[in-house]
Amino acid sequence: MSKSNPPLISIRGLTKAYGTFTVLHGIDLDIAEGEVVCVIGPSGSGKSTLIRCINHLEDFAAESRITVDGIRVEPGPALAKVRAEVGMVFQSFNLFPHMTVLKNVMLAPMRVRGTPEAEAERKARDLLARVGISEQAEKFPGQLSGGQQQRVAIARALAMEPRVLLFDEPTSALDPEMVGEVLDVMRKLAGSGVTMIVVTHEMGFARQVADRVIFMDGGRLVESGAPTDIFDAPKHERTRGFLRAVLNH
Ligand SMILES: Nc1ncnc2c1ncn2[C@@H]1O[C@H](COP(=O)(O)OP(=O)(O)OP(=O)(O)O)[C@@H](O)[C@H]1O
Repeated sequence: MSKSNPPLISIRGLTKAYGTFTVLHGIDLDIAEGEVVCVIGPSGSGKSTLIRCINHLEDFAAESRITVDGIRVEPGPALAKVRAEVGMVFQSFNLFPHMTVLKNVMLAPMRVRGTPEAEAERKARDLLARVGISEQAEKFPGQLSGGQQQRVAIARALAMEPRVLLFDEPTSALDPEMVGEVLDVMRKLAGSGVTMIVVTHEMGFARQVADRVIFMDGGRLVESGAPTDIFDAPKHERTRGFLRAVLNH
């Protein structure tokens, strides 16, 4: 893991409410370049909301401050720059159904970065090979399995050469037999130095792949540490209770 100074992502006092219901209570978090961070915690604890704030898919309280590569995340002209640097992979793939797999991966670099078509295609084919689905390039998303579609979504996010990839429960919508193939791709990405923040219920993956695990509960960052600290010696009772429940011990 290469550490940079200042952090690639800096979050200070991140607060978000839906009406009178506060979902995030003043989260402070730094992510270093090259770091792989898994965010775990009970349903409704604010994990998805936290990462969706990073590219402003959710707005947040004005006094909160998020920066990505030094750029303040806020509505306005700089937001497109932030979003070009932050790739996102969702639970539900969100591919364009009327475009081939290849075109899905080519689209954003051509539209947003102005990449010439031939170069975008070459790069898209390389990325499809990287996620192990070269032979599906000319198919439409509906003709692929869920695991294959999620791998296309990862290739599509990588096509923009983002500084960080955010994953929002990327395996939660998959049939169990397809979870492994997507986690394998993510494991390889993590090994290649891509900065990743992964909201996940896959505790085995978090323990094995994360540089750091963050436990959230009730909109608060309760505890953060190396996987061995969190899984083998959690400091907080709430972390212990959660792990007991999900790991059945
Ligand atoms: N649009 C919305 N309006 C009102 N409340 C919302 C909205 N979106 C999310 N919430 C609430 O915010 C809280 C945090 O949701 P969030 O999806 O971030 O949790 P999570 O930890 O990712 O949960 P899960 O693991 O179930 O996906 C939940 O209580 C949820 O009901």
